[in-house]
Amino acid sequence: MSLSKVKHIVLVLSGKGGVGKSSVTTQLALSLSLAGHSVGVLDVDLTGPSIPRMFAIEDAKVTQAPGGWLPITVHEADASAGIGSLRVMSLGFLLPRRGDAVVWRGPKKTAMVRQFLNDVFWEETDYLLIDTPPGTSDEHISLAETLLQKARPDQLAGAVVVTTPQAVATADVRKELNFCAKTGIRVLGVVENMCGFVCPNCSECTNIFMSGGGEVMANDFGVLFLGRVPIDPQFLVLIETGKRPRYPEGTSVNGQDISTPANAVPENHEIRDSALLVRKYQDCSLTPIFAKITTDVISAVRQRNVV
Ligand SMILES: Nc1ncnc2c1ncn2[C@@H]1O[C@H](COP(=O)(O)OP(=O)(O)OP(=O)(O)O)[C@@H](O)[C@H]1O
Ligand code: SF4
Repeated sequence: MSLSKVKHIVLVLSGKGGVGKSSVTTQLALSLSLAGHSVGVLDVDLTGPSIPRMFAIEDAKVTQAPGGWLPITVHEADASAGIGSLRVMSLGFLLPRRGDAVVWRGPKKTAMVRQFLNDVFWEETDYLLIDTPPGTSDEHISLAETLLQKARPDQLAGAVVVTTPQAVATADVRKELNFCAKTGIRVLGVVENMCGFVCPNCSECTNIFMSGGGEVMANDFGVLFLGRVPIDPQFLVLIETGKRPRYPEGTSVNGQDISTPANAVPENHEIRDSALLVRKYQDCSLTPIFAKITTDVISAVRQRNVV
């Protein structure tokens, strides 16, 4: 079975579109692989698969093998550098042209989600992150049903729920938390994205929206609050153009110093296939914030396995 070599499955969910679910998935995947774990990313956001663009692998084509579809390798493991492999599967790879929209009806989408869970051949994978479509739609319900049928109970680690601070977003995300409770999916924690704005002129972080909604919601549901991630325009530029961000000395976000060191990329993080990708993300202000969130997600997953 395609999931048999996967240790932990983590869903990334949000009740509302555009809150940064795919960005959070991408950053968690990079942080996990840089921490030495083998990582898979499965993009089942059929209405707008953005994961290939975020990993700069939009032109990749998946191949069919006896065990199923082979995911695209972003980079191989490099034991000497302490880096784990990173592989990605997305509907985006199967569309004839970049940016094509998927206008299928519910049953066809459901069939595709099932096929993705059944037929993608994942090698030994510590963490499989599943980027889901927003809301509690057909894809969601089908994904939850199929996972509960296909995955071993010890594999399904739980869900990371992404929200933005505004009350309207959290109202939608509350529905998502209720969906998890109904379908028996454990919530590993809540991330509040786009909380504050990092000014490109002086790198000061200002709260332009009301903040704290994600934490209040996490407390209400008795789940872990994983942290706040500000809006960084340089992160957007990085994702859209691949241009590396640089921050002046003294720049800090959420109390963390994120100024770009003179030699930003340590030698041992350079690996053949993904040197560029790893380099550009390592220089981003949000990377240390996501590294901390990743550590907390790992402990939440481990805690669950001990219990
Ligand atoms: N913290 C951030 N700082 C700057 N830009 C961000 C941040 N988080 C997300 N973005 C940008 O916002 C846009 C939407 O993010 P993303 O695609 O991750 O959201 P999503 O919730 O997955 O959306 P969808 O509902 O379409 O799947 C992207 O262009 C992304 O680069
Ligand atoms: S944060 Fe500072 S530099 Fe940025 S817009 Fe405001 S006053 Fe100007």
